[in-house]
Amino acid sequence: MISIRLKNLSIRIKLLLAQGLVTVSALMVLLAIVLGYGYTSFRNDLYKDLDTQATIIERSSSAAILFGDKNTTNEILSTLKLMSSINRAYIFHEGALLANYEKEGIAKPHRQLDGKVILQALKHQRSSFNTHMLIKDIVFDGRVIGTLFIEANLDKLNTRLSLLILAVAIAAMMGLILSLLVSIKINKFLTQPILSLTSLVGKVSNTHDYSVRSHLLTQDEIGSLAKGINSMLISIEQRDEQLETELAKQKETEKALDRLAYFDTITQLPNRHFFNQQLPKKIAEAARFNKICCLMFIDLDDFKVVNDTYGHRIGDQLLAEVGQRLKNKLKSGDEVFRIGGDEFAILISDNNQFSHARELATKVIHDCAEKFIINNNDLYIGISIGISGSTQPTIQAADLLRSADNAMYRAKNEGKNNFKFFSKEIDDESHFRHYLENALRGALSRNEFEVFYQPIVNLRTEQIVGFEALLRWHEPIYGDISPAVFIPCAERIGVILPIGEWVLREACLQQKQLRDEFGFDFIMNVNLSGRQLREFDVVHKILDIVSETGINPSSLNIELTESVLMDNSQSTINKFHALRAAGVSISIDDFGTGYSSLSYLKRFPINTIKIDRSFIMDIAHDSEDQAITLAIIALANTLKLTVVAEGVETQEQKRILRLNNCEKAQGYLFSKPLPSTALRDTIESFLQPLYDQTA
Ligand SMILES: Nc1nc2c(ncn2[C@@H]2O[C@@H]3COP(=O)(O)O[C@H]4[C@@H](O)[C@H](n5cnc6c(=O)[nH]c(N)nc65)O[C@@H]4COP(=O)(O)O[C@H]3[C@H]2O)c(=O)[nH]1
Repeated sequence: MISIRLKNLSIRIKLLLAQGLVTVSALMVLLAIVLGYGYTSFRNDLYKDLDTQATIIERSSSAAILFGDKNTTNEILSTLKLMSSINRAYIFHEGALLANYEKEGIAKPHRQLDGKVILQALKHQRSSFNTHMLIKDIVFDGRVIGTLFIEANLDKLNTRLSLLILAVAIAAMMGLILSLLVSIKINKFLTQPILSLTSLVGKVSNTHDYSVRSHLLTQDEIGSLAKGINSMLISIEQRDEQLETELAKQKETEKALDRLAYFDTITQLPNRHFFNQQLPKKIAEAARFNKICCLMFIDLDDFKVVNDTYGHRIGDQLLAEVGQRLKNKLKSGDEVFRIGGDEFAILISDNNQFSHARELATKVIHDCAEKFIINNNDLYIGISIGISGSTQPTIQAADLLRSADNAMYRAKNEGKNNFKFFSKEIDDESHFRHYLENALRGALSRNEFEVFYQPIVNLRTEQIVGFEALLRWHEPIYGDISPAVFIPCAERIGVILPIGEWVLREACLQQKQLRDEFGFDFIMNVNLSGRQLREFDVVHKILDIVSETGINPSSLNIELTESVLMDNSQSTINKFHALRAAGVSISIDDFGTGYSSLSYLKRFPINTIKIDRSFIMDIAHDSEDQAITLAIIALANTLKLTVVAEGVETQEQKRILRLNNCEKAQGYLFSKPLPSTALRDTIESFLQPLYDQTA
């Protein structure tokens, strides 16, 4: 307990106690030595005086003793009264008390007692604290003639000793006080640096301020300790700075990662990940305030064309600019996200029957229709928007998104660059689309497809020179569905690959059959979708079917739309060359409707241009359509390409085309697409005039 208390005392008190203890111990030893010495020296003086006195009495009394002279010996003894320290003295001669001296106030021995008895009793008396006994034989001429007994008191010795103790005690007290004062000074001097270091360390631990330093510059151990603490503080400060820098770096990295995780690097807009988190929150928030949570799904129209024509870098810049234009039109509380390649979404809270959504959609469509200037290129882009909304907290984010997506799909189908609100009709349409997608997956195995063939006629001879294979789907519930509806659907879900392969095989088999029947190599035109063309082994597949069915490769013509040619990658060009090298010819379908770039006519090894029906339709009444058609025919003739006019329905259209050197035509004027069973008769009917002429 005490040791714990001692341990907890301050170093200054501990030092003071230690020094006090040492001082007191030293003083005690000194006191003991001084007192011991004083006592011994005082006693020796007393004993010496007593011995001298005894010797004087011995010498002066020996004659009187020999003669038994009591009076003289008593007189001699009575001289002792001058010495206050002698209590009594006795001289014995031959066993009898001869003379005696007692100081006043001291008890006298019994006179009647025998001298021998008294002597014996005196001999047995011991010196005490207050008295000292001296017994001395009185010798004369070498013979003991008597005995001298002196009893002295030690009063004088005790008085001197007391005085000495007092003096030494005072000196010791003064020494102690002096030593205390000096100790305090020394302690202060010694402990001050330690205390200042302690307070420094305390300050650092309380404030965590590692910039403070000790200014102790002594060369002793405390100076070394101060230096050690200073260098420790410097290390901590440096480590702190390092840690702070690392922490700042780490925060920066976290921020950057956060940005990467939640923001799109191209547009700097929040990305799909962020959108997926925000949408459910916005739904709940809108429901809480009885507002409509409104979602706009935005898709750029034909963005792929920009990418393919100008490259991805310009495509990316266009996306960034579109993102900026969308952002500029937002009201506070609206948020725009880039949720896919060319897809954006805007989340808005609309409490007024979608009025804000309608206004915003109109504005952004108008704004994005303005020219974009990117790297000195003038670019134009349309946007199609689907809008969905709900006040229900229970609506699933995925459902709201799907609805907006379906509305956008509808906006695209209705001519692009506009917006559509999700509706019951769109919902039905999307259900129908999903139904079709599911039904399409099994249609081939259920034999629901049939290939129809539309004759292609030589306008000069008016004879069938070929056919275009056109797919028909006899869907059990909805009946015949237009390829314009189900082909894009089949492309989207990927089943176009087996279906396209099947059509090609059917068409080739049909070609072979007609050749065998009529001894004429009709050209069989087969449509190939962009999705099929992107397959790396498409050329092998086509040529395999050609050799497998045994047709002449030159009787096969692959029809591709202009948009397919936008992918002018080397691998696509190589595929074209491989087909041409094998003897297969290639047509550009719907020429004039896509992004006609005449440069691809030079780049791709094309044989035939098919003028789109939309130009032929009004060729007889619309001078512009006629001018375009005639220009295409002239161009094809100059480039030594075969030209086929599509959708010829009237004699007048036929006349104009023939007059302007259009080589071939196809259309209802000649024949609708026919099932294979009707081909024989149709061919025969075209041949009939020839038979008639030769008949
Ligand atoms: N109003 C009118 N229409 C005429 C006339 N002459 C022909 N047509 C129609 O025009 C379309 C011509 O085919 P397309 O431009 O290649 O356009 C085709 C083609 O792009 C695509 N398609 C059809 N079969 C296949 C196929 O097997 N594979 C691929 N990838 N696409 C196909 O579906 C499109 C539509 O095919 P269909 O509905 O069969 O429609 C056919 C045909 O029935 C006419 O005088 N007047």
